[in-house]
Amino acid sequence: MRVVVPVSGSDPKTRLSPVLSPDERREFTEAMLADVLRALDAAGYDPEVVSTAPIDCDAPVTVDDRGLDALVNDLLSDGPLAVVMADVPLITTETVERLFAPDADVVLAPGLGGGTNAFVCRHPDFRVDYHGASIRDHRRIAAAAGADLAEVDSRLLATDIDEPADLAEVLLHGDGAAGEWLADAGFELAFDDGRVGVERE
Ligand SMILES: Nc1nc2c(ncn2[C@@H]2O[C@H](COP(=O)(O)OP(=O)(O)OP(=O)(O)O)[C@@H](O)[C@H]2O)c(=O)[nH]1
Ligand SMILES: C[C@H](OP(=O)(O)O)C(=O)O
Repeated sequence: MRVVVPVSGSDPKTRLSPVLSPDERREFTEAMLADVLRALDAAGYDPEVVSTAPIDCDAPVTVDDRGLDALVNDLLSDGPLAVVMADVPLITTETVERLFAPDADVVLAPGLGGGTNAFVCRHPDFRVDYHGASIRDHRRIAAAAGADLAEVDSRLLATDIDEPADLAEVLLHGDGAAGEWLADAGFELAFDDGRVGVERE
């Protein structure tokens, strides 16, 4: 099965702008991507990257400036496809195995906050509609296509790094390139009342 990791390469992770400069957002995106590619590779898959701009990584890269829906729906029209987002650096080999394990037409991995962090599709009529609460849209689209649906309940795969507070999850649980990049950039855990956050030296 074709396994694609889409990446916003030109101006990625704009929601991290309050804590990272544009160059840092690109570097951090490459670090998260390295963690995702390493897990897919270790699970025995050969991921391809489709990025809106050239990006440094250990996988074949196609540069394609289409938005996510146009890109992924075009890939879906070619046959079975798995998509794993580039911003889930906590993903592990075991999580990847869980994503591919169900024998369902469509397997969805929900993200925190309503997104869809990964899917596996073996049905000709499933299509994507990202942004908003896309997990709800994808359940609906799969049902309308008559596809059997399975979902992966994984905290590691659900943790997409979108906002500054999410960086704490990488420092707490990541043992790869993204956590290392944050530590090198001077980020550390900040203990206050409530949830642990991050601060920068
Ligand atoms: N190829 C491609 N990948 C995209 C595009 N938009 C987002 N992505 C990737 O899809 C995943 C989820 O996207 P978002 O969480 O919105 O990431 P983002 O666009 O970098 O972040 P924000 O600017 O903060 O919304 C990430 O892996 C992005 O790199 C796009 O237009 N084309
Ligand atoms: C692409 C989008 O990502 P989010 O903005 O939810 O992280 C989604 O999963 O629908």
